[in-house]
Amino acid sequence: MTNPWDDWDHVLKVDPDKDLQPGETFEDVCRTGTDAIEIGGTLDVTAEKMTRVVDAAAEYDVPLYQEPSNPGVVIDSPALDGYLIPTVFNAGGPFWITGAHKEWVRIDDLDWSRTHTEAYIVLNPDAAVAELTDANCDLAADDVGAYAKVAERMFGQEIVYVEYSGTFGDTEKVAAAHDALDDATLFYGGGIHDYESANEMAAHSDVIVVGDLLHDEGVDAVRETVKGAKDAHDA
Ligand SMILES: CC(C)=CCC/C(C)=C/CC/C(C)=C/CC/C(C)=C/COP(=O)(O)OP(=O)(O)O
Ligand SMILES: O=P(O)(O)OC[C@@H](O)CO
Ligand SMILES: [Mg+2]
Repeated sequence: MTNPWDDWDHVLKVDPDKDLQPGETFEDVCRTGTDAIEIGGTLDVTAEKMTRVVDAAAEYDVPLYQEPSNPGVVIDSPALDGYLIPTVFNAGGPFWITGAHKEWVRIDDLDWSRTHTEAYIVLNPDAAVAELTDANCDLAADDVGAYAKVAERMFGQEIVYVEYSGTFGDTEKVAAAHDALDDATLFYGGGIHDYESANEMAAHSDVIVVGDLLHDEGVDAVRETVKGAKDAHDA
C-alpha cells in the first residue's frame, strides 16, 4: 500500500501555541518547500488554536495533518488531509500507548480513512512530551532498534517516529531504528536548525521533522533544512 509520506523528505511541525516570526505569514510557511505540515504541540494547545492554524494554511497546496496531543484538541476540518495520532511506545504507562486512543474512539466518531498512527520513541528526557508521558528515555541503540522492529512487525505501524524534541539526537540511535525497518517510514524530529543538521539526520531517516526553528528563526531557516533533507536523499 502506498501512503503519502512514502514520498516525503521533510515535514514542518507548526505549534499552534507559538507565534511566527514578525512579518511572516502562513503563506510564507506553506511556501518553504516542505512536503507536509503537521500541526501540534504538547503543551497549551486548544481546538481554537488548532483551528486558527488550519484555517490560515487551508488555501495553499501543501498537505495539512493534525497531530493532536489529546482527544480534546481534535478538530473536524475538510482542509485537513488527515490525522497523525501519536502512540508512545516507551511511555511509562498505558494511557499514552492505547488509553487516550480508547477514550477518543469512545467519545468521537472517527474518520478512519484519514486517521493514521505514528509509533513514537521519545528520547529527550527534558522535552515536555517525555515528562507528560513519563517516557523511559534511557535506551541504548539496540533498544531503539528493537522498539522500531516491534512497532513495524508486531503492531503494523507504518510510521515510526524517533522524537528528540528540542535537542539534536544521537545519530547511532536514529540509524538503529532506520536499519530495523523494512517498510515503515522513519520520521526523525529534534533540534534540526540548519542545512547541515538536516542533511545529517536525513541520511539516517526517511523524513525529518522541523519544529521550533520556524517559530524561533523563521521561514528562511526552514527553507535551508528542506534543502539539506532533499540533498541527502537525492545523493
Ligand atoms: C488519542 C489522541 C487523539 C491523542 C493522544 C496522542 C498521544 C498519545 C500523545 C502523546 C504524545 C504527545 C503529547 C504528542 C504530541 C506531539 C509532540 C511530541 C509535539 C512536540 O511537543 P514538544 O516540542 O515536546 O512540546 P512543546 O513544543 O509544546 O513544548
Ligand atoms: O522542535 P524541534 O526540536 O525541531 O522538534 C521537532 C519535533 O520532533 C517536535 O515534535
Ligand atoms: Mg516543540
